[in-house]
Amino acid sequence: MLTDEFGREVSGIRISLTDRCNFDCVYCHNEGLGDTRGPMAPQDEEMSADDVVRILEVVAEFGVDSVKFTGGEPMLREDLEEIIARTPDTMEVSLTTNGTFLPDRAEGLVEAGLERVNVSQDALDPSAFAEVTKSGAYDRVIEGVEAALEAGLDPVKLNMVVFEHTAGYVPEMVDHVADNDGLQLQLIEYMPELTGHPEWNIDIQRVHDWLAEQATAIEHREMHDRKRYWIGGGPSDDSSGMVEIVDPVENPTFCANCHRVRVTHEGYLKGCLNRNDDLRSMGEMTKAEIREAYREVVANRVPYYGEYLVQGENGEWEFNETYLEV
Ligand SMILES: Nc1nc2c(ncn2[C@@H]2O[C@H](COP(=O)(O)OP(=O)(O)OP(=O)(O)O)[C@@H](O)[C@H]2O)c(=O)[nH]1
Ligand code: SF4
Ligand code: SF4
Repeated sequence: MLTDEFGREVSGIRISLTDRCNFDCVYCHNEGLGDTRGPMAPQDEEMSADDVVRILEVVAEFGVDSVKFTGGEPMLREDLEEIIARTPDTMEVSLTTNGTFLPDRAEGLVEAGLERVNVSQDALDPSAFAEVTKSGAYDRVIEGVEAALEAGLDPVKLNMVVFEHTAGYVPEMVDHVADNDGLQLQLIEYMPELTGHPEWNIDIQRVHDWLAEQATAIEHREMHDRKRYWIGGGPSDDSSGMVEIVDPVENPTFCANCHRVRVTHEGYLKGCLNRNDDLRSMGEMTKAEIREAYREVVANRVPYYGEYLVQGENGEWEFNETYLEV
């Protein structure tokens, strides 16, 4: 496995397969690249299945052992099943989706090799859902979650972005996952710097505090140092609910435990969600060129949040060694 200058091994890759989406969520940041285009927008910028598989085969050589397919909405790609089936066997495969196409395709995805799924679901209330996603697909998403559970995807995580429009629905969503085996909840901090509307932000610490009061057990996940709250049980009890908080904003311990690189739908490799100044185009590259580009991007990875860097007298940025002790 390659390790960056900050001691962070790269064990995962997130690949956006398209920037198209059939939703128009008010908070969408499209993997750090801005708004998504509509589902019928032209597709000529997207990597082919061959391009994606070539990248996966190379990073697998470096010990990368998990891949997350994202979008836009990755299920708008009709070759998603093919891509998953061609993913190297050494990699755990997961998918982040808005869920609308799961009712028809969950089973086929599992047959292709999908192991787990994250489905965006910002509220159990259809009108709040419609207001946030600008879509009337609430029932489809509920069906999609059921189809994912029935197909054996484990876990099925519900992704809820917590901001002004949704914060009031958190307790109901927590009860929902606690009452339904196989479901977990990811509460995602709103990222105003990527999405605009700073006035919609809420203090995520309030959510942590509230969950700490409800929790029967709390643990830290290694990735991103994310906190997990267990409701009505604990990690070894399958029937308890798990709520994880994804809170990257201004969070140095999140970045200190960031072990993944990203690929945009056009085939640009980048070391961080929030940076676009280190892009390497990999779509048309040979495997040897991809290896080289991958080494370079990993070598240039820099944690985004936190005072990791101190500026020396010559103006160059240097790593503040004391920081990784957190
Ligand atoms: N800043 C930052 N945000 C991230 C990162 N990974 C995920 N997120 C945020 O978390 C949200 C949920 O991401 P998902 O793809 O559903 O889940 P995940 O974070 O990969 O989590 P797992 O499926 O549990 O591995 C994304 O929309 C991002 O806003 C990251 O590396 N950096
Ligand atoms: S479902 Fe995801 S990709 Fe689509 S608009 Fe919403 S946040 Fe963006
Ligand atoms: S360095 Fe920080 S902001 Fe960048 S991808 Fe990793 S966790 Fe996200």
